Amino acid sequence: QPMLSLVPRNGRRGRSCKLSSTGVSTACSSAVAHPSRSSEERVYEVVLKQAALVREQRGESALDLKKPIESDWNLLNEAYQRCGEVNAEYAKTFYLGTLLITPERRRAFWAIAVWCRRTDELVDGPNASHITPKALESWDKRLNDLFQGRPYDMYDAALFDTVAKYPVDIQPFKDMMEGMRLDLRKSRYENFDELYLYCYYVAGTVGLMSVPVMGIAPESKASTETVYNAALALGIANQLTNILRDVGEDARRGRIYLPQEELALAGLSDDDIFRGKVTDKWRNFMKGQIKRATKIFDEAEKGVGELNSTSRWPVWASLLLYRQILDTIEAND
Ligand SMILES: CC(C)=CCC/C(C)=C/CC/C(C)=C/CC/C(C)=C/[C@@H]1[C@@H](COP(=O)(O)OP(=O)(O)O)[C@]1(C)CC/C=C(\C)CC/C=C(\C)CCC=C(C)C
Repeated sequence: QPMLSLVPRNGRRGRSCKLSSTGVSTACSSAVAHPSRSSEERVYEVVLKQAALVREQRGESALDLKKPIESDWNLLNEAYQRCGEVNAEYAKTFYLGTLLITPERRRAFWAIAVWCRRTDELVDGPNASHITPKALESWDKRLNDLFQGRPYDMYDAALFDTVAKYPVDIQPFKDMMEGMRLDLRKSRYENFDELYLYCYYVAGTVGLMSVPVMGIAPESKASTETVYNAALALGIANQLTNILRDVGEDARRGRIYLPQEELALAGLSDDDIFRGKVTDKWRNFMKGQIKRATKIFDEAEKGVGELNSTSRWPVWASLLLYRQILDTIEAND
């Protein structure tokens, strides 16, 4: 597996829809295989599993931060440092946000974010047009190895250290990859159920990866599932906002992430999107989309106060920023 370079994203959002991720078994299932269950129900199963993983940790005053031997310690510090540098260069706002959390959590975040960026780059980077299912398989194998303590490089070593210290599970990482596979061959979303799943893959998964690192406040009375659901909601609302913001840019790449059934109900077609003309039909359609994203942000907001107090600020800030983006979209349409 060659080392991936890290280049700025070109705006492509990435991955799409089909759930291999019920979190209950790896023999997962597509919407076709389980027509009776909504994406939301299936993603909720993942939430329950993830929540169970951190539940045991709650109430413990400190994490068990095992100290490696000195030479490993230095290497590890350097690996985390490199992750920090990558984020500082390619994700400046996120990097600044991480400066608001504790150093230990911060570097864990850096390691997770580098893996997400490198994964994204497989389908979105300069070599994306050559990416084959086999290359994704190698990346998948590499992920499994990493979680089993066999990292391939420094970035992976930092992530291995993170997943060894915090109850971060492999499932959201796998789901992010599954989304990539599907995005390579999907450019339309029939209904919101399909879109929801897509958003889970590309962004909801990030929420699930984040909670174990952010930590839940020891004084919180909320159930672990509630906090996980809020984190999932933040990722999903964030992605929906990106979709609404980037309709034109995506259309230029032949992609329409808006639910086809809802477009049709509003009297809009793909051609209307490609033409990019703002009409009353479009304004009404967008109003509904913005309302839905706002409601999901409301869900997310309920969970922020349940996070460890040292982790809340960047999450508030990101929520505020994204709500403002929604306001701007509404004002401009
Ligand atoms: C620590 C910190 C700064 C937190 C702020 C929230 C935040 C931005 C978290 C992202 C963490 C992360 C590991 C990112 C990895 C990279 C990645 C996949 C990013 C994607 C974002 C959008 O990036 P993109 O470049 O495409 O878009 P822009 O053009 O920059 O707009 C993602 C789509 C991830 C979106 C996911 C979230 C915002 C969910 C984060 C959830 C939490 C931190 C948990 C919050 C917990 C509760 C209880 C609400």
